[in-house]
Amino acid sequence: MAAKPEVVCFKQVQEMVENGDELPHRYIWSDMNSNYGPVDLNVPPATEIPVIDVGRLVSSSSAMDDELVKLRSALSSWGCFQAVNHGIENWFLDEVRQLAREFFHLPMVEKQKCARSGNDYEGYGNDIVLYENQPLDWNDSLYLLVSPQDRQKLQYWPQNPPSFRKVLEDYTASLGQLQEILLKSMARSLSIPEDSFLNQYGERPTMYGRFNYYPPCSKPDLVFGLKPHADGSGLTFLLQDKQVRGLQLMKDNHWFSVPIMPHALVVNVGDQLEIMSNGIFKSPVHRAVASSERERTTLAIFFLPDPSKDVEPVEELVDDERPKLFKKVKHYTETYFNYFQQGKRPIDAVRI
Ligand SMILES: O=C(O)CCC(=O)C(=O)O
Ligand SMILES: [Fe+2]
Repeated sequence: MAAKPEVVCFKQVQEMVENGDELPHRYIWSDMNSNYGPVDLNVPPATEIPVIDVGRLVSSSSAMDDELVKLRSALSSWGCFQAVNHGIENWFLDEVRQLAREFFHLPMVEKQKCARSGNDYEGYGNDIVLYENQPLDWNDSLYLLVSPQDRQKLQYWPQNPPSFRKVLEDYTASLGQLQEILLKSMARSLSIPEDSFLNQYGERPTMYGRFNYYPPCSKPDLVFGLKPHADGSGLTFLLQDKQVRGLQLMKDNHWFSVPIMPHALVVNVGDQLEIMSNGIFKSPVHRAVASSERERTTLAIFFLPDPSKDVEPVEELVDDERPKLFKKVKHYTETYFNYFQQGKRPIDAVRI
């Protein structure tokens, strides 16, 4: 099916809920749309998702070695962990959450000042419609490129709350430092030079933020808050809602719900790190479900290599026993969105 430009503009989900609209057909998920099974609100909790103590990763004791083993195992099984002792203060995480909530609670006309225009991916809105019959997700989002700073499109950045830009930039700067620690630790956990992954990010790596708002849904068993997908990033940091669960992750063909740890960050491997690690680290398929009663707000920060830079499996991770699994790629995410909206995995297109 060929991509076609967006022709229809859908109402924000939040607006439909406020108006008491019937659930539109376009949001109802049918099994035909997915290789990943139906909506299921009651999957078991992923109590085994590892919790990684970042402080131990930077200590120079035997605690570090233990934590590296745990990290490697987390990333090659779940592709995900909950990071604690990550250096970002609890009160600041709460401030970031508050910022997101405040934005989504502004009057619609105020939010529309940041509305996505045409086929631009950035800004406030809901799903870009690229395909006929593409089912829609039960969320509104605000998607922004945060760095490199000279590529920011400030016309999409909220003026309100007034602290928006500062808080988002401070938060992402802290995550940038955390990301560097983690990428080095991940390389060390595989006994390869610690810059092996970082080097592939190039001089001008990209970072995007996606604020997700999932309003309550009268029929949450018929919709996805966010359809099953894997991230096209290198690494993703998710700040979950403190009260309302919704994130589900697939492991060995079974779905699990990711527990809320209020001051932990959910870190997951994206496709580009799976490629760099020659498939040792897994980019997990995940999705979000809606709740019948409560709204849910999350913030995902995606770190990506410079799009014009080649990304490929690290040389030391390729040998006779483990041949190269992926082709060299660049501009990965430009192909990514199309696949996502068709429910396909872009990483399958770059497998050897
Ligand atoms: O909101 C969530 O729980 C998941 C968000 C997510 O997967 C994404 O924005 O890519
Ligand atoms: Fe995601």
